[in-house]
Amino acid sequence: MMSYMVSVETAKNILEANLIDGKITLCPLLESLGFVLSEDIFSPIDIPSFDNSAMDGYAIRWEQGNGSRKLQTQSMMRAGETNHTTIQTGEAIRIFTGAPTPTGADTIIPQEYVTVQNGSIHFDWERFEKGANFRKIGAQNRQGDLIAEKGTVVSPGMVGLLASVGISEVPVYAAPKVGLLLTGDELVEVGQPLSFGKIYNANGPILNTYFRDLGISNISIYKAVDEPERLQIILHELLEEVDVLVISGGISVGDYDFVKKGLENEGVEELFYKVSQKPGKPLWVGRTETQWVFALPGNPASTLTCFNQYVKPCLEAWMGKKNTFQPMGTFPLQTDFSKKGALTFFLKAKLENGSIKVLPGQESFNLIAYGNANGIAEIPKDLDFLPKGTMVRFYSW
Ligand SMILES: Nc1nc2c(c(=O)[nH]1)N[C@H]1C(S)=C(S)[C@@H](COP(=O)(O)OP(=O)(O)OC[C@H]3O[C@@H](n4cnc5c(N)ncnc54)[C@H](O)[C@@H]3O)O[C@H]1N2
Ligand code: MOO
Repeated sequence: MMSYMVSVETAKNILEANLIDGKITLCPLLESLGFVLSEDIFSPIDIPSFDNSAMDGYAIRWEQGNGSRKLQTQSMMRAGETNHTTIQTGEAIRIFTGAPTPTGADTIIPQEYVTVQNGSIHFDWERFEKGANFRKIGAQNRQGDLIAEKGTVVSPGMVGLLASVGISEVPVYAAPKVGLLLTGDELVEVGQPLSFGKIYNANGPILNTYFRDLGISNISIYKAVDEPERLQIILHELLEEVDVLVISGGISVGDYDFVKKGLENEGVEELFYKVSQKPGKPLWVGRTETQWVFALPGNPASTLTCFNQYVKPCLEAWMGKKNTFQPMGTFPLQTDFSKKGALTFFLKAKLENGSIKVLPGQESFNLIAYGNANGIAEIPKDLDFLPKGTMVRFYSW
């Protein structure tokens, strides 16, 4: 147990050493977007599963060589055609894109290159070669071929590939069930009138939407007033129920900050408390055998920064992603930046045209920059003046 303040680096190292792997599940194809494949995927079928035409036109046998071909009028091949037909040398069969090719055909001549006269087709032989516009069975992949590797994030393109081979359920790392506990007597929900001394609950919507953005939809939301007995009951219930518990507020040193004690009472092991950073210094992180608990400082910028820097990477790792603590990259600062004190600063920032604009309104209560920020810039703790152009780490949301 760490009872002293840790650096950002140490905090992240502790988390990386404690990562929890999520369970593996079979996910319906349409819900698999953004999840990580937990297994290699092998195609159950050949694709294409039958020889077919890439063009609207005429199927022929190349071996006949140059010359016209008699149009076989009793057959016509459309996409979805289930009858087999056969073509003889000297014949042509009308065919449309995606239709199965007649047995014996090997080349498709697109209709715009063909004239039909007296029941025969004519075309410029020199323009084509054997196999033109003919999609061979298995040209994309053979049955049993590896088509997608374990660890790949499912994209819309991947969904298309899996659908094309007929896979309706995808093996992925499951999202955790999360609990969200918002503490504070001062909170009022959006849509309600605001009386003196109260504030709108911003952290709830921040965290709720951030979970959803990560593909997590199983979210239990509780609110607790600053009253220890009631808080204890809620913590107990949530820890019975969820894989990951995220708490906003009540983790500082105030007389009404009961969260830390409550978590200790529940037997959650503290991994660290307080990080030498701004905002978000009083961050508390703990673990049980199978669960994460993050108690985020209540100021909205602290909540969002701590989520981005610590909670999100652990959730993504839970869901099978790799290197989740890595920044998006390092980019130059657009202007000089100076700070006092040996804390790492996480700044609301906008990455634009390859450089970082530090936005006004960096106090931890102030959300104005969130209208524009597309991520967070990290200012190392041991630097107090960074001239314009200094390369710093940038983390996108
Ligand atoms: N004597 C000290 N006081 C404080 C210290 C300290 O070191 N010594 N640390 C300060 C820092 S830094 C932070 S950050 C806050 C963290 O406090 P808590 O985690 O206990 O959070 P609360 O006191 O409950 O709230 C802090 C602030 O945030 C507002 N808040 C809370 N929940 C929400 C919400 N859901 N939506 C919007 N805003 C919320 C709350 O009204 C307070 O203004 O402690 C400092 N104090
Ligand atoms: O660390 Mo607190 O988050 O500065 O306001």
